[in-house]
Amino acid sequence: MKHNIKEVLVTYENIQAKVEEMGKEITKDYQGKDLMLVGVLKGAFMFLGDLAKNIEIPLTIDFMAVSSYGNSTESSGVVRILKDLEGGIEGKDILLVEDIIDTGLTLNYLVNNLKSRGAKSVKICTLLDKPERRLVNVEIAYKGFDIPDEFVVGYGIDFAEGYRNLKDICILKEEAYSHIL
Ligand SMILES: O=P(O)(O)OC[C@H]1O[C@H](OP(=O)(O)OP(=O)(O)O)[C@H](O)[C@@H]1O
Ligand code: HPA
Ligand SMILES: [Mg+2]
Repeated sequence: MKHNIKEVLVTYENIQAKVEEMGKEITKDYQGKDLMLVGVLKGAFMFLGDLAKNIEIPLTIDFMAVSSYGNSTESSGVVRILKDLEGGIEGKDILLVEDIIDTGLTLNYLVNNLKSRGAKSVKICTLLDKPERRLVNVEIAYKGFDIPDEFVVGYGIDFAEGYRNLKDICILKEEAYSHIL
């Protein structure tokens, strides 16, 4: 697995330090609110786990699974809901937790979808942002790191379902995916 990695972009230690900072900010901003973290599966599972541990107010957690990438490195632009929330979200303060924003298509769809269900507020928390690739504008309330336009894997993020278990966020060698481009 490691031989397909070009370089480590963000180390596990740097991720943890940033996640702690983000947790503190969210703790401060959501005092007295009805906070619900909505993790976007599968990529956000690891980030959500670490983030939740750093938020020191009562909250609930649910997940949605959507897919726009399939097994490709390019977004198809069509967002499909594969798993929906378990219950209603009327009056709740939703924080959408994402691993990475690339074109913005996934989160643009999800924000509009959750607002239309009567949430009191819907904000975005993302660990990574690739601003060069944006196709639709999305407002990000909490951001970990801006990253260059490179295909990354690790810390929950996959290529063709692999590499999610890497502790660091790494850049994949082009040879690892060029055969399917
Ligand atoms: O801003 P966008 O261009 O829409 O890309 C970002 C989305 O793409 C990835 O998910 P993917 O569809 O690969 O599913 P996964 O989380 O299961 O890997 C990633 O986890 C984000 O959800
Ligand atoms: O860089 C990425 N890596 C993995 N999945 C992704 N989905 C959007 N961008 C990426
Ligand atoms: Mg993926």
